[in-house]
Amino acid sequence: MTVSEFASAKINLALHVTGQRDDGYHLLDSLVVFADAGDRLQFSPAADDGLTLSGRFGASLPVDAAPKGGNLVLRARDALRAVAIARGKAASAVHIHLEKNLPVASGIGGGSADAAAALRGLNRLWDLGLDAATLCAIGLPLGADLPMCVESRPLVARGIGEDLRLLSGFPPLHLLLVNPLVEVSTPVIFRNLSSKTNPPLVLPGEGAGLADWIASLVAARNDLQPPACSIEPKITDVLSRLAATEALLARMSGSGATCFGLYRTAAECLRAARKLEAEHPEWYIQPATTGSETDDGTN
Ligand SMILES: C[C@](O)(CO)[C@H](O)COP(=O)(O)OP(=O)(O)OC[C@H]1O[C@@H](n2ccc(N)nc2=O)[C@H](O)[C@@H]1O
Ligand SMILES: Nc1ncnc2c1ncn2[C@@H]1O[C@H](COP(=O)(O)OP(=O)(O)OP(=O)(O)O)[C@@H](O)[C@H]1O
Repeated sequence: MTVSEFASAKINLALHVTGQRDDGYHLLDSLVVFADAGDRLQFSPAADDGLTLSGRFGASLPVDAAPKGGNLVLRARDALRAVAIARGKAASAVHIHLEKNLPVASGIGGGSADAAAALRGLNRLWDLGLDAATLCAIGLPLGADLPMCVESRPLVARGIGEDLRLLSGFPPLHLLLVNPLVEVSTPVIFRNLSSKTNPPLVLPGEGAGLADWIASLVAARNDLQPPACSIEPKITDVLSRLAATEALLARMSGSGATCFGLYRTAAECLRAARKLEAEHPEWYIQPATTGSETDDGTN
């Protein structure tokens, strides 16, 4: 039996940094959605463990499970296997194939999404029956974005990213993802914040429609955007090119460098993609639609 999982790109539509813990991690208030653009993983029983890579960004990734710098997919496999064995379950050898379509270290959680997909996929392959909350707890030590990527549907993330509130009825969105193919270091961006105690998000209440969500998004921010733009001027260039399209909003996701434009229609989003592709054919330029709360993050 081969199990497949889709690792959706994570997009922080807004990200406010509201404080800092004693261990240095920052407290966030972030509205997060997941796109139909992402990586694909396959898990097949095998004589020995293994990982193979393909896709536009596959060649740049490690294939070992070292605690620092190793592939997050293998670190997730090992973390889940330890839990399985502790519960008396077999967690037999598995070959994993990762089709890496998302740019690396790019603010759209590629590594976290892959690791979360590994937790979901191996939970199925090994027939462990663990619920999402348990998978989130296993994933958190691998990265603050892991729990939200396990859920992979519209949500608000607080704490350091582990305190999740799922949003029912969140409207699907047309987004254009644009990355100028520069890697940005998440800790460096956090270190360069000018303020660590910013006001929280103001979100519309129950039953809000698309117009209400867009109004509150326009009024919100990504607090990591100013330090990221100072460190990597190409992000400012991407944002001004997106703002020159029909976008209702142009903003950076996570710690960058991927930015997104938000459009009324798929046609407007595609027009913007064609325009930016003509200007910068070498960039990562990906039209995407975000799912609703009923999607299960797999396909
Ligand atoms: C920027 C976001 O992508 C927003 O969703 C996340 O907060 C980052 O999540 P991530 O990449 O999974 O982050 P981790 O791998 O856990 O942390 C990398 C580094 O980022 C900083 N970090 C991360 C998350 C957080 N809430 N506060 C932090 O200060 C810490 O210096 C940490 O050592
Ligand atoms: N499967 C993987 N995919 C992507 N990056 C990986 C993977 N495994 C390990 N890494 C490493 O993890 C680091 C962060 O990658 P990732 O793509 O998750 O960052 P990001 O997009 O900035 O995420 P975030 O939005 O969580 O900040 C990179 O330095 C990369 O080498």
